[in-house]
Amino acid sequence: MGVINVEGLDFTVADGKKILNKISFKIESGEFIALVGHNGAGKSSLIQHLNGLLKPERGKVSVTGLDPAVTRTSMMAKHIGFLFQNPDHQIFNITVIQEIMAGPKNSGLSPAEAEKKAKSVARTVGLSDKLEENPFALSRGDRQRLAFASVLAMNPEIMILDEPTTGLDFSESREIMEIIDRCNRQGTTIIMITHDMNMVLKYARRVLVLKAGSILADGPVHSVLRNGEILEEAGLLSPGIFQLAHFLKERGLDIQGWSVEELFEAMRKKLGV
Ligand SMILES: Nc1ncnc2c1ncn2[C@@H]1O[C@H](COP(=O)(O)OP(=O)(O)OP(=O)(O)O)[C@@H](O)[C@H]1O
Repeated sequence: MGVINVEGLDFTVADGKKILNKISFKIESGEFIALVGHNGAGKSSLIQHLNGLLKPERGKVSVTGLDPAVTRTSMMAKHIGFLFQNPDHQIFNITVIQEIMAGPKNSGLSPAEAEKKAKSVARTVGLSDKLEENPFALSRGDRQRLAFASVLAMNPEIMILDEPTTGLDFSESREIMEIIDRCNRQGTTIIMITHDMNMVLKYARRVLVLKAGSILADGPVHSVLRNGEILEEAGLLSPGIFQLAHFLKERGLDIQGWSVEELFEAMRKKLGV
């Protein structure tokens, strides 16, 4: 039994449109999964079934052995942390510190313990100097960090991140991704929705590709992203390294399995620089 099990999940909206169609997969504890697909493929609808925001019309969902459709939100929040696409949908308090403390306090920590936890998480995400600020006076990037800090403060076993680097610049994105990566190395299961195939390649180990509400591919990142046909069918761009590999292979140089550093070294030698 995985930490997340989804079996035969269907979801149809009021006008009869089928949004999810017989979705089944199992996720083991500690995996780092990228959930990818074209706009409207059903990614958000799928993850909303994992925290009980949506209830299965048909099929079964279990998360850490719990059925999200009938489990209290506060109980689910002890196991699973959500970062929504728009941080403003999950910010409710009037100062940064209160916002980060809210989850730990609700889960039973004393105010002093919750404050200590919040300060430590604020340091991790780089918000230590903004603890007394009003969240809505922060930049978009800082609001994203704040929403992420509130997730981190709960130490969830599973984190579901809907485009976690939206609105962040390159270095802010990298900082957040490094924190997510560290959490995963410490055992947190990660499911990350993203449109950025380079990010998938760099951080995830397994990728689920959704197309029009069905799973088009589910497998190790390298084998799925190397498959140009699947990516094309899903309306996704393969990361540059695979496009380059394809280009070079057609010209007689097979770089399959090489790291960027190995490729760089080979090019350096070839060019004599
Ligand atoms: N409650 C609803 N009523 C009607 N249509 C809906 C509802 N919820 C989702 N949809 C439609 O279902 C489809 C899938 O939406 P969903 O947000 O799950 O896709 P997505 O893959 O997350 O897209 P994006 O990458 O744009 O966030 C879309 O066409 C959306 O308009």
